[in-house]
Amino acid sequence: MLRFPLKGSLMVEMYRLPQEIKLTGEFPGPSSRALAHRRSQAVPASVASGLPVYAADADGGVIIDVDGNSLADLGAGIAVTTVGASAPKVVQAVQESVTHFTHTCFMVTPYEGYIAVSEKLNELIPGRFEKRSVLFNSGAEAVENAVKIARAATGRNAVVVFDHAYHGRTNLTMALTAKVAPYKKGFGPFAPEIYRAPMSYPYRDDQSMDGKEAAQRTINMIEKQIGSEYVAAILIEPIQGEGGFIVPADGFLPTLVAWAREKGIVFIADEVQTGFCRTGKWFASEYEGVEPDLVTTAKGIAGGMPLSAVTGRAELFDKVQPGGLGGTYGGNPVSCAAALAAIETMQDLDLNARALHIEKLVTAALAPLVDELDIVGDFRGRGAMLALEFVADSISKAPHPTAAKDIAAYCQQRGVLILTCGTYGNIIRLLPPLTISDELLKQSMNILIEGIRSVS
Ligand SMILES: Cc1ncc(COP(=O)(O)O)c(CNCCCC(=O)O)c1O
Repeated sequence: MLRFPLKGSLMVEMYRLPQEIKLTGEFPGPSSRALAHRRSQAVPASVASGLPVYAADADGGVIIDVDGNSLADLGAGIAVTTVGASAPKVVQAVQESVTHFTHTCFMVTPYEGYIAVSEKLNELIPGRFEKRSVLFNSGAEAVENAVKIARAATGRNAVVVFDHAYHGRTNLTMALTAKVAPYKKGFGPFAPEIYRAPMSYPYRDDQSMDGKEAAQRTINMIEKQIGSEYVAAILIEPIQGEGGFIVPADGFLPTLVAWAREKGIVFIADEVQTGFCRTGKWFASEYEGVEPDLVTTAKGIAGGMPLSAVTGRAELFDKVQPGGLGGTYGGNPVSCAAALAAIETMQDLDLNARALHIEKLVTAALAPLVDELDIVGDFRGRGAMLALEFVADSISKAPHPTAAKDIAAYCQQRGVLILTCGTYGNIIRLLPPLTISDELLKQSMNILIEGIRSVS
């Protein structure tokens, strides 16, 4: 059994599976190919998958496919399995909970787990004010409901979102999302009263513009093209995920929050991808002391079980009529048990410190490439949410999506699962489970660097 450094360097036995890259032969192997054939007869191509292989097991930083290949997982199911895909406490909590009841519907017969998760969220999410939480199933559902709450609380309709934003695939969240393909193409018309404002994108902004000036640019657009008195909410990811791991310049978020408070606009932080230790703090809003009025969470919240939430000012929720929020499965009891266990695991293992350790290790490996290779335009991110932006050259900064795609394919063929993203598709992003071992992460970085050099 491999060991995992705990805080205070206490070593514990952490892994159920060998934390290794091992390719057993063809990739994809025969069992994956057989599944791919069955899939082609049962599932439409509109549901796409990154990997050509099928999962059989997963633990810590590895995924084992149906042909026995052991892959290093640098995607965590898109920032979900922060504690690993079969964290011991999560598995135990799910097994114990599900034997009592799978579902009663909290709107019919409530149960303690929903309250306990809400209490934990109200405690952990930044904000020196009385809070409430409502639980749902997906990130998009949480975002939809955060907008409902803001509109009900303010009596206003307009919602301001940002260039490069991603908020989901439902009708409203598609309207909130920036990138048209693959998320929005052919699915209109979209919800009205959604306005897109300029984002602080330090790598691509005028280098002389700081965060406060970028925020003023956004405020000017709101005041000139919408009118602050019509705006119910400003909705933003503290670090933009699908849009390209864009960390706004310091001062951008606090300046927007202060202005929104003055204008009675609800400030919503979408922490679906940045939450739960992913960036080295419980929530990325904390980096600049931002206390959002509402926060949406999902992904890492429950160790892989489907759960999402809206958490925020009690006074905003109190303006929504009784019965105005809900849904059949929202806050499923088994998912609530998983969430409490996942959060306990994050605390036990001090995964915020782990995320910062990962940031240090990966930065040492990848940051030098920006100066060394002309196609590596930028290295950025926080904690274990890190990215490389690829460009044709450092002068034009023309996006180079082919490089990102080819590098991800190079890594995949050598047993390392890596995700791309970005408005221009030219981003390699790193989202490893925070329980990945140093050894496996270093081995993965070496393969990634080989892949980058192979296209340079
Ligand atoms: C910030 C932020 N808000 C909201 C969402 C939506 O969360 P759901 O649980 O996928 O609905 C996301 C989901 N991001 C991954 C989407 C992957 C894909 O669908 O191709 C996010 O990152």
